[in-house]
Amino acid sequence: MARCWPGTILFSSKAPRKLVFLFTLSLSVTYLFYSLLNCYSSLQFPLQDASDFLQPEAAISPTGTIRSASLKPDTISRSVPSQPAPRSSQPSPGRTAQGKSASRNRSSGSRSSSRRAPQINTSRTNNSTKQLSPEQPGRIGVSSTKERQRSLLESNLEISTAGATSSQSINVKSPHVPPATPTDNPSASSLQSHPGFHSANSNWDPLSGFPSNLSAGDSDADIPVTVKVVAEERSVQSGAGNRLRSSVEKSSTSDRIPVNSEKSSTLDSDPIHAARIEISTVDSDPIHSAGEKVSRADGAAEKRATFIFLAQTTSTSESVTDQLEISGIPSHPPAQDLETLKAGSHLRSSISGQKSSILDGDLIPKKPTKVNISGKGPLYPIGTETSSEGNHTIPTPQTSGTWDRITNSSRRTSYDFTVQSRAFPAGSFDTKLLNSVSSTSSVLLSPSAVRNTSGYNPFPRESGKPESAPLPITETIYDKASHYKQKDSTETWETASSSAETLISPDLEGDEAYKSMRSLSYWDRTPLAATEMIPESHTGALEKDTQESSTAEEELNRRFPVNCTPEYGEKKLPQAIIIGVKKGGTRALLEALRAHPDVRAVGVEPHFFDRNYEKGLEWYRDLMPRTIDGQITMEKTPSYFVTNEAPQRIHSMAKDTKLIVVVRNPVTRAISDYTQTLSKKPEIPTFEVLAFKNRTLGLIDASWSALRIGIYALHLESWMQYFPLSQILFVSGERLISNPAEELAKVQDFLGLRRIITEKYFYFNKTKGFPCLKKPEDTGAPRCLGKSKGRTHPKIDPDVIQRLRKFYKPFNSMFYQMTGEDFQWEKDELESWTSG
Ligand SMILES: Nc1ncnc2c1ncn2[C@@H]1O[C@H](COP(=O)(O)OS(=O)(=O)O)[C@@H](OP(=O)(O)O)[C@H]1O
Repeated sequence: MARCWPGTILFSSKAPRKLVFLFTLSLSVTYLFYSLLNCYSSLQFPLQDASDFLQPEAAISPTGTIRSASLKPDTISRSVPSQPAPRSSQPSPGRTAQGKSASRNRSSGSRSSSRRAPQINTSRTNNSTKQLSPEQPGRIGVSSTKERQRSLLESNLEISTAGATSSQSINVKSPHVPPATPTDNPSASSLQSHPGFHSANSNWDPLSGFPSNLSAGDSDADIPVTVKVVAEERSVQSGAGNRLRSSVEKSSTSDRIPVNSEKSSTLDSDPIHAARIEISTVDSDPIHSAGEKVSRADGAAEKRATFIFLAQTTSTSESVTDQLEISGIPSHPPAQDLETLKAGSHLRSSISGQKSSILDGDLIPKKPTKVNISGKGPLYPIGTETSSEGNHTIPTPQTSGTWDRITNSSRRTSYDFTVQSRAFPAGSFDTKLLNSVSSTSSVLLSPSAVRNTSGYNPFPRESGKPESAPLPITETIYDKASHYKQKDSTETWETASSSAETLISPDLEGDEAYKSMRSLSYWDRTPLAATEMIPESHTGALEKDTQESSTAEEELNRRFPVNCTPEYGEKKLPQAIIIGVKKGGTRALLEALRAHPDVRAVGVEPHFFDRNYEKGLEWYRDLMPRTIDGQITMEKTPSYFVTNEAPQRIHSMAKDTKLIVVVRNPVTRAISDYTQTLSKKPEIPTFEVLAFKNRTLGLIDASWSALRIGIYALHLESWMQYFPLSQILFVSGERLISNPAEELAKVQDFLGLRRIITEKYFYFNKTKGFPCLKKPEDTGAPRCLGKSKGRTHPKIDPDVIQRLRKFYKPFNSMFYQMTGEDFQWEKDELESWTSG
C-alpha cells in the first residue's frame, strides 16, 4: 500500500528537489482552500441546528401558490421532473407501518421534525432558479438554514406565472408523518378520576376520551369528516417596530399542501396584532383523501390530518408576548354521506402536536423551546337522521411565551399538529353509560349551535303565534316546598308586594337601557360602588344578544346608578364564577351571595369569556368591584357553560378559579328559556314547533339552543378537560327555590366562606311565588327578584314534554354519573305529571 502512494515514489526515486517542493506546495494550497471553504459555509448557515424545527417557508397564497414579488413572470414558468428525496427523509417502511398501526401510544418525541419537513424537489434551468431566501420581499417564515436550502434544491417545485403577479405553485412531497400523542392530556385524568366514568371504564384512551376496552362493532364505519383549523398567533408588544408574519401549511401523510397566505403588518399602531389563519381540508382536499384512514382493532376508525403553521415575529422592541390559539373544527359531511354511519355511532376529534420556537437575535441564545399542544372535542352522537351539517371545536390550550430584551431579533415558531377524528360505530360501547347515550340516535348536535351561542339563531323557521295558554309552572315546586320556612303571610304579602313594585321600572330597551346601566342588586339594595357599574367606554362591549342574553342583565340596567364607591381595596379578577346555566336560577344565587359581607360581585353579566375576550383581562378586571382582604370577587355569566372556549380561557386566567353551575330540569329550563324569548319576540313559533326537526318522526331538534343548553353532560365534558370536579359546584335550581338556605350553605362552604347566609335571610313570598331575601333580624325591607324572574310559562303540549323527557333521560343519567349527584329530575317530572 505504502508503495503505491505517489509521495513514496517521489521520495524514493531520485526526483529533483524542485519537484518535491512543488508537490508539498500543492498539498498546502489544497488544505488551505478546503479550510477556507469550510469556514465560509459555517458562516453562511449559522442556524443549521435550528433546522430541526424550522420548516421551509414560502409565501403561500390561499390557492396554494407561492408568491415572490421579486420573481419575473417570464423567467419562472417551468415544470421539472422531481428528484429523489434524500434517504434520511424517506419514509421508512417501518415507520409507515407504524403510522398505519394507529398506535395511540406513540410518543410525541417520535415525530422528529426532520421527518416532518417537506421534501421539496425543485429543478432549475438557466436563469429560472429562484432562491427562496428569507430576505426576499413577500416571504414568510424565514429560515436560512443549510438544511432548508438543501430541501429547496431537492424539491419538486413547479413554477408558473399567474397574471401580473408572479407566483409559483408548489407541489411538495411529504414523507409519512405519524401523529403525535400528547404526553399530558388533562381531559384524560379528569375523566379517569371521575367517579362515574371510573367505575364504568377502567381504561380510558387519553387522546380520544373513549374507553380503550371497546368491544368490536361494525367495522365498516367510515369517517366522512372534514376539518377546519383556525390558528391564531397574537403578538402583544411594548414598543414600535414589531412585525408579525405568519404562514400555514397543511400536510397529511400523503401530501403537503400550502393553504394560506402570509399575514403581515407592523405593530406600531396596532399593539395587539393577530394573525388569524384558517386552514380547511374542505377547499382543496377533504380529509377523505388527505387524511389517513386507520382501521382499528376495536371496530372504530380514525382519520388524521397534520397541519403546520409557521409564524414569525420580528421585533425591535423591549419585550413581546406571543400567543397561539388553535381550534380544530371537524365538521360532519352532507347527510347523504352519513348513511354509512349507523345510528348510535359516535364521533370524537382531538388535536395534538407541538409548538417549537427559536429566538434569533444578538442578545438571545438560539435555544429552541417546545410546548405540547393538545385538546379534545366533545363526544358526538351521530345518526342517519341528522342535519346536513355538524361540527364542533376542539378546545386547545393556548400557548404563549414572552421574550424580553430584544433588539432587532426575531422569533420563529412552527406549530405542528395533527387533527384526529375517530368514529365509533354503534354497539362499540360496552359500558352502560355510553350505551345510554348511544340510544339517542336521532340526535345530531348542530355545529354552529355548539360552537358559538351568541351567533346562533334559534328560530330559523317560519314564525307563528304561540298557541298555548300560559300556565304557572313554579307553583308545583312551591307546593312541594313543605319544609320551607315561611314568614307571616299577611305582613309578607304587603311588604313584598310593594317591594316588588318598586323593583319594576318602565321597560328600557337597547341603548337607553345601557345608558342607565345600574348595578343595584335585586335583593340587596345597598348602594353599590360606582366601580361596579360598567364604565361608559365599556358599555358597547356588553351589547345584548336579545335571543341569548339573560334578562338579568336587562333588568340590572334598569336600576339607578348610585355613586358611592369605596375608594379602598383593589379590583381583582374573579376567584369564583357562576358559569351557568341560563335560566337555572343564577341570578337568585348571585344576589343571595351578595348579601354576604365577604362577597363582592359585579351586577351585570360581563360576558368576558364568550363575547368580550378580545378586550383583554384588564378590561375584565376593571369591571369588578373593589375588594379588601378576605373578600372574594365574583361574577355570573350563564352562557359560559355552553361556550366552548370558556373553559380554556378561564383556566388560562387562573386555573384555581372556582366554578358554580346552577342546574335545573332541562325540560323546565328549556321552557323558561323559550318564555324569555317569547316575552321579547311574541311572533316566534310555538315551543312545540321549534322543538322538533320532524314532529311526525319524533325527531328532536337538538340544535335549537333552548334544548341544546340542557344537555349538561355534553357541556360539562369540556369543563372537565380543564378543571377537576372538585373545583366545580353544582347547585340544584329546584332546591334553590324550595330550600335556598341549604343550597347557600353548600355554596358558602365551597367558596370557603363563613356560613352567614342562613335561613334567617329568606322568606317565601306567596305573591311572587318565590323565596325573597330579607336581612336577618328583620332589618330592612324584603327583596324579591324582578318580574323577569319567575315568569309564567306557556302551556306546552304534554306529549311534547313527554318526548323531551325521553330525550334528556340518557343525558341526565350521564350527568348524574359525571357529577356523582342525582338531581332527581325524572322523579320531579313523574310527580308533576301524575299530580297534574
Ligand atoms: N328566588 C327566586 N326568585 C325568582 N326566580 C328564581 C328564584 N330562585 C330561582 N329562580 C328561578 O330563576 C330562573 C331564572 O334563572 P336565571 O337567573 O339563571 O336566569 S338568567 O339566565 O339570568 O336569565 C327563574 O326562571 P323562570 O321561573 O322560568 O322565570 C326562576 O324559576
